Amino acid sequence: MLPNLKIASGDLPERVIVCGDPGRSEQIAGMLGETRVLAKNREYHSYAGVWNGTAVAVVSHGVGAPGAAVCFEELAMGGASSIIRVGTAGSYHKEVVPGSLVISTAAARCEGLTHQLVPAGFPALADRDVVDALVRASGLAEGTLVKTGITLTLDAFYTGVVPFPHQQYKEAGVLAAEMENAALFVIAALRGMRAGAILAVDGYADADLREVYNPHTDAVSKAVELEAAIALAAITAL
Ligand SMILES: O=P(O)(O)O[C@H]1O[C@H](CO)[C@@H](O)[C@H]1O
Ligand SMILES: O=c1cc[nH]c(=O)[nH]1
Repeated sequence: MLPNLKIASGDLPERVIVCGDPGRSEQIAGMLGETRVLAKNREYHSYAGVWNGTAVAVVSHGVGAPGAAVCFEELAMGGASSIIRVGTAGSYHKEVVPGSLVISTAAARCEGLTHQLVPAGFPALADRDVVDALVRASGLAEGTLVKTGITLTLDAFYTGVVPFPHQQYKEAGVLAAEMENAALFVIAALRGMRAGAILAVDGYADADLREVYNPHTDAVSKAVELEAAIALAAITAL
């Protein structure tokens, strides 16, 4: 049995959708056929089911790279070969409005976890086949803005007294910020898995999140439903 996920050996489909929120893993699992609970332990709520004839798992990883890394490592131990993260993110660009989708090609490693795994120069890259599959499946998103490019992974969500590096990365063309992609891409590279991520924009990363953060809007709910459908189409097309 996987010690933190508590999934029994041999029970994990090779294709896995991951997301931060256990409520979202239940929601996505509800889109599958033949859905069953694999396990629920800590923030890790895991389901299996079938999408268009292909077995898929949906697993929540919680907030932040360290806890998510435990999940990604144990998915590798359990035999996962492909992982797509279905997340939310804050946009860096006015025109990438809340409700838009971002497909991540790579993650800037502005977190601590991956620095304890690989040297600073090691890139955190999404798998090109996964990116291509997500871009193809994003044809489902008629009428919704879908951008493809680099995202940034941070540890902190709310600011302290040290400024976040948002401005530099924004000027360098990074699209959006979130908290787990770098861990996913590095661990996938180390463990021979293919990984990618699609993110629903829920606001602006460089705003004062204490004042304005609200992911509970219709625009975000619709974008999350859409990105889940895109991720399921992409992971079963690989
Ligand atoms: O919506 P999820 O997948 O949790 O992603 C984003 O939302 C959380 C912060 O609210 C962080 O986990 C961040 O990466
Ligand atoms: O990390 C995150 C996730 C969602 N929105 C943000 O602004 N930041």
